[in-house]
Amino acid sequence: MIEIVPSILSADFARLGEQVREAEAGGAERIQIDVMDGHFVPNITMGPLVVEAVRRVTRLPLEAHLMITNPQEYIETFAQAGADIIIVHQEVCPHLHRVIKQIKAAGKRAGVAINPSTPVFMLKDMLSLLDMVLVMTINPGFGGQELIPETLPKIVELRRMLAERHLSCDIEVDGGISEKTAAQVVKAGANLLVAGSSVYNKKESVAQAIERLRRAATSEHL
Ligand SMILES: O=C(CO)[C@@H](O)[C@H](O)COP(=O)(O)O
Repeated sequence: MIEIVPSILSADFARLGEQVREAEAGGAERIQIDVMDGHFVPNITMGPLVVEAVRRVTRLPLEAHLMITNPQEYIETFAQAGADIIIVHQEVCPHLHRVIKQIKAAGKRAGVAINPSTPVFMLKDMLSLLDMVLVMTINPGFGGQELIPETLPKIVELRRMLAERHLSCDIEVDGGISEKTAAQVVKAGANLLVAGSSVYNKKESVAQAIERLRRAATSEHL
């Protein structure tokens, strides 16, 4: 099942609640909240207070994508704020196994993200513990970038590794996902598509944008 996951990074923050409700009404399956600290990535965005606020306006599962150093210090905070899925970056977790266990102990689903330059095999021994691997298809930090084509074989490789071991872990992609690239990432093996600027694009309603993206994503699979 392909799921569309709007990233609120590109939403109009002055009417955030409304924009989240529009995504839910438009058929989005989850919402992603991009947490950036200005250290791991060169941008500063949202924190647990935003997760808490979004939690109040939607029943959709919330993903907290932690693009921060020392994520282990904030797992419980984001869990309490209402995140259902907590995603940490492999690059900042020397004790990744411990962090995954921490997320599970908080009663949440665990995801690990890898940057475009991080090989998939870094997660090989953790795959059976994960609910999701997020393959970043851009360098994290900003919305509106173009998908990096070198990331596509990583999705293929990850899908193969999961299939070989009969693991049901989701493969999410994030960055540059649009009508043009959606079918490519699905064909490579992704099943969760994060989209920011192509969903909150101001040229059409959020529902229309989600529908268009879903059609593009599933077109080769009809
Ligand atoms: O995590 C990030 C950025 O680091 C993303 O979630 C972006 O928000 C995706 O934006 P688009 O590429 O879809 O505009």
